[in-house]
Amino acid sequence: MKTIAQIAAKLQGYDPQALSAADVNTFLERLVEPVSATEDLPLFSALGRVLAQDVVSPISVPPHDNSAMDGYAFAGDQLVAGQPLTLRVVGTALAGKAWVGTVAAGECVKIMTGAIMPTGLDTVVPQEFTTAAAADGHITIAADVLKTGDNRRFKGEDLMEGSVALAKGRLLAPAALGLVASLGLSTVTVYRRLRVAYFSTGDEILSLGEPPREGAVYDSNRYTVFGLLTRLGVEVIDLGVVRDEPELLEAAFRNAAQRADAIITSGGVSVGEADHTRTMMKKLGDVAFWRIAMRPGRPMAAGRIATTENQAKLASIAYPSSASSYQNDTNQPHSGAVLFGLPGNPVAVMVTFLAFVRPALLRMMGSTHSAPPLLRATSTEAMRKKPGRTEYQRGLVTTAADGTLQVRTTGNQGSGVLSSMVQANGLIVLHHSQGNVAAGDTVDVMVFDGVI
Ligand SMILES: Nc1nc2c(c(=O)[nH]1)N[C@H]1C(S)=C(S)[C@@H](COP(=O)(O)OP(=O)(O)OC[C@H]3O[C@@H](n4cnc5c(N)ncnc54)[C@H](O)[C@@H]3O)O[C@H]1N2
Ligand code: MOO
Repeated sequence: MKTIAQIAAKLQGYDPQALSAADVNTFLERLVEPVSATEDLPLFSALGRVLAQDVVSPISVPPHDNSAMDGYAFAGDQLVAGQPLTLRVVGTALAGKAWVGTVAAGECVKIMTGAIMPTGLDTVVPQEFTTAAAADGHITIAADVLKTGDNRRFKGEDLMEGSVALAKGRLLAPAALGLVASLGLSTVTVYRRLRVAYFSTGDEILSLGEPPREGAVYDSNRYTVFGLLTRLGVEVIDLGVVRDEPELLEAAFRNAAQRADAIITSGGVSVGEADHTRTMMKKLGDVAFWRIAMRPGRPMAAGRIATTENQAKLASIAYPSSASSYQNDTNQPHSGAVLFGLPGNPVAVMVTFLAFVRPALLRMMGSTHSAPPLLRATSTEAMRKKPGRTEYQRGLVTTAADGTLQVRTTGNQGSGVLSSMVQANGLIVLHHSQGNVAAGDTVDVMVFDGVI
């Protein structure tokens, strides 16, 4: 396990006061590791979990060559271009058991969808392409309606026995559950569920149920983060609102580090004066404080908070104040819960979660899932953008009259304004080196569906 200083030393041009969004992800990728414990789960309990072992197919799917249509099976070499073909029906192959018998030239077998192809036959004509001569047991296939091999499904065309059906690191979605079931397997080996603790900090933050008071705001971050974490399938340890008092903060961090793999907090990571959050993060852990070249979500902290057992080891870590002094740091590796100290502003919390925390947590869950592709849409409006930082604008993607995708922003983009986040169905990502956007330009959008 690497210390913050060791990771920082490896990052070219690491500057905690002006870190690009891409560098944040590189940093976090090095900071976090997948959990190691695994468990065997029945399929119905495995949705959203991550495979800890390859699923190797014990059988071939389908197990036999079979028919894709209700119709007649025959040897396709009898088809002649431009001519109809008349065949005598010598039996019926039903789904679920093999038809026994031989089929000579000029003969065919009536067959149902999914029934095993009789030996030597390779083609199925759907019933609708045939005419049956009344009562004499013959059918006629119209000219040029099919070719040899049509409507035959091959043994193993979905999966061959012994092949890897699903690789370790795969997040189990509905299709994957179905695929595992098609192999006859009732359980899968998955990584244990990740445990993530969350608390909000700040004296002005009210818990629901408290009466409103001047200067105070209700805690919304606790609910957005709960939603984001729950969608990710982790176990959420909710620690509520923690007031800005050293003893309370210390107890909350220690409790969280004991119980969770990762701790997420909101608030107290900027430069404000009455803030013990930063101080406590430094005291209890190995933490970097960043100013990220992005909007919203500039200030953020990341690192590790020690559990009580390894507290002594962590306490000996020196905290260099500049990037250059990281180079000489030779601290030993240590363990502890990973910390994501998010800024307090409600939209900044969601944006930093989606941009950085989510990919890091997926990695901790054992997932090898790469980031979902960004969608490209035409901006219906001009947007001012300074090169040198990444900006995330709340956007609403719709389908234009010509069927292409278009996007507009959803109003007030202040980093505390949740209503424009609610109206959005994605974040317009204006990349680090990108400049102003003109109406009609194509932009990238991180869509929420399937993510949050
Ligand atoms: N001199 C500077 N001031 C600020 C900077 C800066 O770089 N230099 N950055 C600004 C930015 S950007 C942000 S974001 C905030 C982040 O500050 P903190 O992380 O210390 O957060 P707080 O000050 O505690 O809160 C900011 C804001 O968000 C509201 N908040 C906090 N927690 C919650 C919650 N759980 N639910 C709802 N709303 C919450 C809080 O009331 C504040 O309005 O710093 C800027 N300042
Ligand atoms: O970064 Mo702050 O999060 O813009 O509001």
